[in-house]
Amino acid sequence: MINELVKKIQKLQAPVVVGLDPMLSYVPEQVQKKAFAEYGETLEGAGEAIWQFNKEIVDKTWDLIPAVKPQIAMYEQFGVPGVEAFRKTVEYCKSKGLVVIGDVKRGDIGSTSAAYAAGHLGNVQVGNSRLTAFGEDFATVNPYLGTDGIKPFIDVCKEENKGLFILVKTSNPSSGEFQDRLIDGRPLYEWVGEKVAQWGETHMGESYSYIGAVVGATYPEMGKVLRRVMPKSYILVPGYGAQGGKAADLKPYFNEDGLGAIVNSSRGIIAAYKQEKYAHIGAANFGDASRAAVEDMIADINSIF
Ligand SMILES: O=C(O)c1cc(=O)[nH]c(=O)n1[C@@H]1O[C@H](COP(=O)(O)O)[C@@H](O)[C@H]1O
Repeated sequence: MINELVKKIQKLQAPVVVGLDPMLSYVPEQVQKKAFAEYGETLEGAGEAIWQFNKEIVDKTWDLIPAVKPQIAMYEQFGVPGVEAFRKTVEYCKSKGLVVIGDVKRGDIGSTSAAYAAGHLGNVQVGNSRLTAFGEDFATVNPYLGTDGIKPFIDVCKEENKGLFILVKTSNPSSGEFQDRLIDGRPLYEWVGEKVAQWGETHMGESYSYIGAVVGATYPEMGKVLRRVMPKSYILVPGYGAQGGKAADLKPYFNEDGLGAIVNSSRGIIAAYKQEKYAHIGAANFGDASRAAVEDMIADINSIF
């Protein structure tokens, strides 16, 4: 999948990911009303509303972008109907040829990680049948439990040609509380980055590893160092847009070949119709506003090269 992702980024000249983080408050009233008319103001109604919202955004943007990143918490908050909306979103995006990064941030003891990996990236055996539960192409993973918590994910990735983005330096304000702690004179995120590079060597694609990293757009100085620490790992860069990350700061996340990073925007794209810049497009045409925001984001990121 990493080879396909790199090829799509090159073909579209678009190192971007659209984050599908559908809070109900972003779903325009007409979409909510229709879903509630059918299912009531219930968890089913919420699940239907976020699914229809996603579908419209994907229909309006899929030809511009290589990948999407549905964030599972935004679905899980609506219980089983929300998780069903997540599953349908993954399936629909794949049918459109999009690479799907399941932002699930999993990681546990080995046997439990193996189950997470089977559900999100692999298959499960039920009697004589081999079934796919969610079937994303990549998953985000938390490395806090160490190698035996990560290895089951890598094993499934090897079997299925899937990949990971492992949290190395996150974009949030408190990320330094633990991640920047010095250990033998070097920050923890560097130790983790080094480990990601080592894990990555065990599952290489053509030019990049299947094992990538997450490094927030809000810490460009650290991004620069981490780029060197993990030269063969793709970096998923969240924090652009709504969290304040700017394109001008993102060059160090890329390699000399102009590859190696993919920048995510969630709220900046899916709730574009609420921004002053795109307000003229209107809530009735929220998908068009998202498309305009994707076009602007691609131009903005490409302006750094
Ligand atoms: O793994 C992630 O995607 C992630 C890591 C990180 O360090 N920071 C971060 O914001 N994210 C996710 O990236 C998305 C950012 O959303 P926006 O700020 O709306 O663009 C959310 O889905 C976050 O969960």
